[in-house]
Amino acid sequence: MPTILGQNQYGKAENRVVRITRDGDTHHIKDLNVSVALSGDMEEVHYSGSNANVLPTDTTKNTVYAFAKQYGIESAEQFGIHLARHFVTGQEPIHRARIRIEEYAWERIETSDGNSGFLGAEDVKHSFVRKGQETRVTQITYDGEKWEVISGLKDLVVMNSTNSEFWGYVKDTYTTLQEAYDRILATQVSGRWRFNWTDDAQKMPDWEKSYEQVRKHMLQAFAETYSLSLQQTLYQMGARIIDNRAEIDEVRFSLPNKHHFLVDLEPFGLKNDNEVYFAADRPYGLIEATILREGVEPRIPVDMTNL
Ligand SMILES: O=c1[nH]c(=O)c2[nH]c(=O)[nH]c2[nH]1
Repeated sequence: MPTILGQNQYGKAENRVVRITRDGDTHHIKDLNVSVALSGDMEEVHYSGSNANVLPTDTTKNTVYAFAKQYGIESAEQFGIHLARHFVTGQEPIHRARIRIEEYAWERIETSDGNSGFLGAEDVKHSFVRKGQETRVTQITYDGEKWEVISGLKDLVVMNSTNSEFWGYVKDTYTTLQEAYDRILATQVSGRWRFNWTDDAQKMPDWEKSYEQVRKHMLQAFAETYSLSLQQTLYQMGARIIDNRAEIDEVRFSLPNKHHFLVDLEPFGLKNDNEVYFAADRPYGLIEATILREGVEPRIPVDMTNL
């Protein structure tokens, strides 16, 4: 039975590009997931395997990163239009380009001096929280006498576009990691905190206010810590909560290190001056620890923060 080729398209999907624009020490982030699908005179590659009309998907990926450097990302629409035009006008066999973009929005973290980044506080110009992400969680246990309340959140994504270093670590035969003196620090916070309210005779905490304040202190510690490791930042986040919230005795965090790798743009004659990053989703470093008020026994289960 004769067969013919129907609709077809190809390209690189889900190019995770993060573009930092530095306006002095105020940083701006564009975080996109860009999928390229091209179609045109592609019969031969399917029928005979001739690649003569095929612009590699790898090239479409490189173009996304190179364009992010060369032209910046004003908006997802502008960026997509620019890419689509480039593929269709630049390659004769390509007649159609479909660029799909998801954009992840980031908001500036308000710091403890009450300023948001837009108001010019020194330390918040590079600290961001991803919009509308987190899930608030709680677990209540009661045995007829004692209460245990462990609350928390998951999927709160934060980023510092500077003030993070990682160096001075152990190096063995298999170590290839380059020391970093100015890197992006990003994580998706999963945290749990245990209240010291245990019986009905005690005054109950204001649960709503507590959540809001814990979240605030945690974010401020993230933004305000000059980080030498995610471990150090994690500890500061927990300590800030315990120091500021008398109703909480124990905090546990599970923090994936969401790696952002600088894209090598040298092959295209472009210098990447800490501007264009590949946001890797896996593997990731996973940093976990409990922070306790002194004298208190740990009770938050080790694996709870991974739920
Ligand atoms: O903050 C970090 N802590 C680590 O333990 C670690 N390990 C690694 O490869 N990168 C990082 N970053």
